[in-house]
Amino acid sequence: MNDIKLAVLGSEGVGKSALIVRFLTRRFIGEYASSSECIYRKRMSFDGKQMNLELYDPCSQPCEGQFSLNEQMHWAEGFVVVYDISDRSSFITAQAIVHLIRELHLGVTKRDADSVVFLVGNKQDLCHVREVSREEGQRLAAEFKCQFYELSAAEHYQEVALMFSKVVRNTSLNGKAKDRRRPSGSKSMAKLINNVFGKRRKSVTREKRGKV
Ligand SMILES: Nc1nc2c(ncn2[C@@H]2O[C@H](COP(=O)(O)OP(=O)(O)OP(=O)(O)O)[C@@H](O)[C@H]2O)c(=O)[nH]1
Repeated sequence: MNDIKLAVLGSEGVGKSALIVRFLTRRFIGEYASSSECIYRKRMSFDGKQMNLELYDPCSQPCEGQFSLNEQMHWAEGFVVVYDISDRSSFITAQAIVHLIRELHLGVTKRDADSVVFLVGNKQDLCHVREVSREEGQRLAAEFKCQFYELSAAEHYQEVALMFSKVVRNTSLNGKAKDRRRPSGSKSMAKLINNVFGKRRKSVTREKRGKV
């Protein structure tokens, strides 16, 4: 059976948990615990194949045993980078994350330049207070070879499900259902990431169980 590991990244409050919960349960519940990171696990059937899907939802607040961004990037085989279309600063963060993913995989492993990255502009229902145009999202996605979606976890179950299904399918096709070895240059990249995000690097001590 294939294992697919996806990380949903983005700044605080962009709707990462809302998107994951919407995909896994079809529900939008409005408020989500954000005091701990977790990995949601689900067994699913895609294209007639059984898969164990793991979705990593980071915690925006510092918490015990937290994955560093560097570790998130090595753990995951596919990425969903989320911003809030009504919050420009979240778009700038998304841009930095996408850039780091590409740089990490190009510069360190020299073999994963085409890892699956989806850029998602969430909260499309808030388009009356939009700060990031659809074109800007599309341009960023094209620049970094990402798939682009604009949607609303609050209002669009079908689009959310379609988006995650495509990430899973593309990741699977990308031949990622295998263990990933930690590349030797990861330390220097950790430094770069920490410089950009100002986070302390901690080792992974445990994986918390999912919220659903
Ligand atoms: N209007 C609107 N609100 C949304 C949408 N998605 C999420 N929200 C709201 O945005 C807030 C943050 O959502 P979360 O899913 O907790 O965001 P997060 O990125 O996981 O946040 P952290 O865990 O703090 O990093 C909540 O109040 C959600 O109800 C959406 O599509 N539209």
